Amino acid sequence: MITTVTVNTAIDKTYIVENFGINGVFRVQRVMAQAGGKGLNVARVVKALGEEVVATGFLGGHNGRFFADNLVAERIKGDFVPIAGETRICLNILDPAGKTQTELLEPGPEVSVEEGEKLREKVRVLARHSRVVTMSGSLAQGLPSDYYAQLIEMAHQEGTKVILDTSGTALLEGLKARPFMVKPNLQEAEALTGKPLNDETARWDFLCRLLNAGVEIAVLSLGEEGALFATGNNFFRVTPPEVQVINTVGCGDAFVAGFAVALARGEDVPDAARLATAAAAANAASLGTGQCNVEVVEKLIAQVELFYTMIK
Ligand SMILES: Nc1ncnc2c1ncn2[C@@H]1O[C@H](COP(=O)(O)OP(=O)(O)OP(=O)(O)O)[C@@H](O)[C@H]1O
Ligand SMILES: O=P(O)(O)OC[C@@]1(O)O[C@H](CO)[C@@H](O)[C@@H]1O
Repeated sequence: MITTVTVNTAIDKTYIVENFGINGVFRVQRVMAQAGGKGLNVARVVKALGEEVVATGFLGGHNGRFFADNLVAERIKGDFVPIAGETRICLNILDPAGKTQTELLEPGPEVSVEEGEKLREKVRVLARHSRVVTMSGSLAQGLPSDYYAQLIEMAHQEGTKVILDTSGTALLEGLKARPFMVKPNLQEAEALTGKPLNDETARWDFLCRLLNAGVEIAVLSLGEEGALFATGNNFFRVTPPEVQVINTVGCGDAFVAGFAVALARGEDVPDAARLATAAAAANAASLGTGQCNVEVVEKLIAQVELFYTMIK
């Protein structure tokens, strides 16, 4: 089983708006709303790839109820901690004419110390029955910056591997608990180091520093260019297949899901990288966030390329 933790859950709303811009009034051509937040997208893709998954995190208010109904409709198993605050809304505005994608992310509700404690306990129990736990996205307000580190330590006590996909201080603090894998994107990596990572040497150097910090698999995701993978004895670049891109929101989550599934199945790192990259490409080719079709993924895997490199 795989557990996905979404501390800052969201209703992900997608608006299709032709010729969207700023400083104007726009009519929305199409609206879609679904349960979201990074970890929920991971859960959706894990399920699509055929593995058993339980999604956890905080849920509250009217949006929380919509979210829970959505999970039932999608047949995703949820085991969430109810909170007093209101689950947030995240907006993704797609403009097919201008070929732009604009995201507006609410900060989310305030979570109390008691609510935080309840999720910690839930993660402990779920980790006990899981091969992999993924922890994704921003921290909810009110939680300490080392909250992910606390959850990771709890999962480690239960002998479970953790994939951490977050940014900023939450990532910096989370790294101290030595998650099995981290996957910052370029922007998140540059924010962490405080300098641009323009060339390949700087990027490998960044990944080596993550390995030295105790991470077993360090990944730098580079959008349509693919990703760099660093492990104790393997350094390789993965390039994704070319797809007709519709919506890239959630590609990172589909990537984490693919990797978690392969890890839970006992596959090696290169095969896990292939599944992760194919699942992410399938998401890019779909309108929904964190969406992928298993037949499409199977076709795309054959087109994923790996290039090994020597690091001194
Ligand atoms: N246009 C694309 N075509 C094919 N694959 C893509 C494309 N964009 C992203 N991917 C795949 O998704 C992976 C993750 O993308 P990215 O680096 O943008 O992550 P991210 O910023 O965490 O994504 P998000 O936050 O939107 O979920 C990439 O490593 C790549 O394999
Ligand atoms: O505010 P966070 O938690 O960092 O990101 C939230 C979010 O933008 O991430 C997903 C895409 O990865 C969206 O579904 C979701 O709304």
